[in-house]
Amino acid sequence: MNTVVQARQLGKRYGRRRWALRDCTVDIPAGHVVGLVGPNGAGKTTLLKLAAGRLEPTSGAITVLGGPPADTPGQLARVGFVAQDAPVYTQLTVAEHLRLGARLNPRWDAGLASERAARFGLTPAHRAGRLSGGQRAQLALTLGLAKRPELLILDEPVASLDPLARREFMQGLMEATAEHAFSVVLSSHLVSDLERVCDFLVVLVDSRVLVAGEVETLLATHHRLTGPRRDPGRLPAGQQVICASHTDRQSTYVVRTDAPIHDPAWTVTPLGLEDLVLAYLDRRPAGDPRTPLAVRP
Ligand SMILES: Nc1ncnc2c1ncn2[C@@H]1O[C@H](COP(=O)(O)OP(=O)(O)OP(=O)(O)O)[C@@H](O)[C@H]1O
Repeated sequence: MNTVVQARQLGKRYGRRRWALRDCTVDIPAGHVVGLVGPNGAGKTTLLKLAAGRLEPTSGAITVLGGPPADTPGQLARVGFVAQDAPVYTQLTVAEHLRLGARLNPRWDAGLASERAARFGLTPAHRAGRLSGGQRAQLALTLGLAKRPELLILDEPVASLDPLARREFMQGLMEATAEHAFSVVLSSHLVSDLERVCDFLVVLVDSRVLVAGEVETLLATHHRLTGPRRDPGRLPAGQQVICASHTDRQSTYVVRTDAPIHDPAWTVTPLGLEDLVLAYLDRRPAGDPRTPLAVRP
């Protein structure tokens, strides 16, 4: 697999004992828009900052586009990073941001920058501090895109935006990926937004990747089974239990399987991406010895 980010037992510790990320191993493939999701404190921001070269690992290793993150000007130019909360300089105008971008980035696409600025109503003379949250996010994305990176890393870019601004942001990102071939890694808690743009999903919980795969494949292989109460030990071996809940009479399982489910006792329903993510975040497999802690490719 051609990867854009490869981490092996990657760890970041603050102080003497506070691990923000520990033993994280993940392969993020090239040519995708990758959604990185997980609960608060899972280590998403830490992983993205390590990938962007904003943090140094305490242990383990990480390579980005085949090399150490941010170790040369050439490598820096290949990776764009938009940190949380649309980081812009509040005292600088939109035009000054674009000039700064042009000066700092060897592959700067001035046409793309000014076209996007005009499209999103980013008046050149306006100071960034006076833009709306949505416009600030668009400015930060514009700076990231106009750099023309091979990999663009976005850490919760839409967290503070209203639904309309979020949709515009995601649409802008989709258009850009359709127009220029580059990889994107995007963290967000808003899975419904990710569903629109991402074709690859990574679920990170407590520094561990619980599931990683192409969205289409994940959706085709995860199912919700509802039927008369059944012990997990009586499920076929090929059905990996992701989460389970039971009442006195009924069992509901989310399972992962490559095989079709023919058991007439079950009502089988497909999962949306949000349900799939929730199943991994809410894993209560009720004593199933086949609890899926191992990541399947
Ligand atoms: N500078 C820091 N000093 C100490 N601990 C930190 C620091 N940055 C992060 N942490 C801790 O590391 C853990 C992982 O944080 P991180 O921000 O990477 O998680 P996250 O998955 O991005 O969370 P969220 O979804 O809330 O943004 C958390 O427990 C956090 O408190």
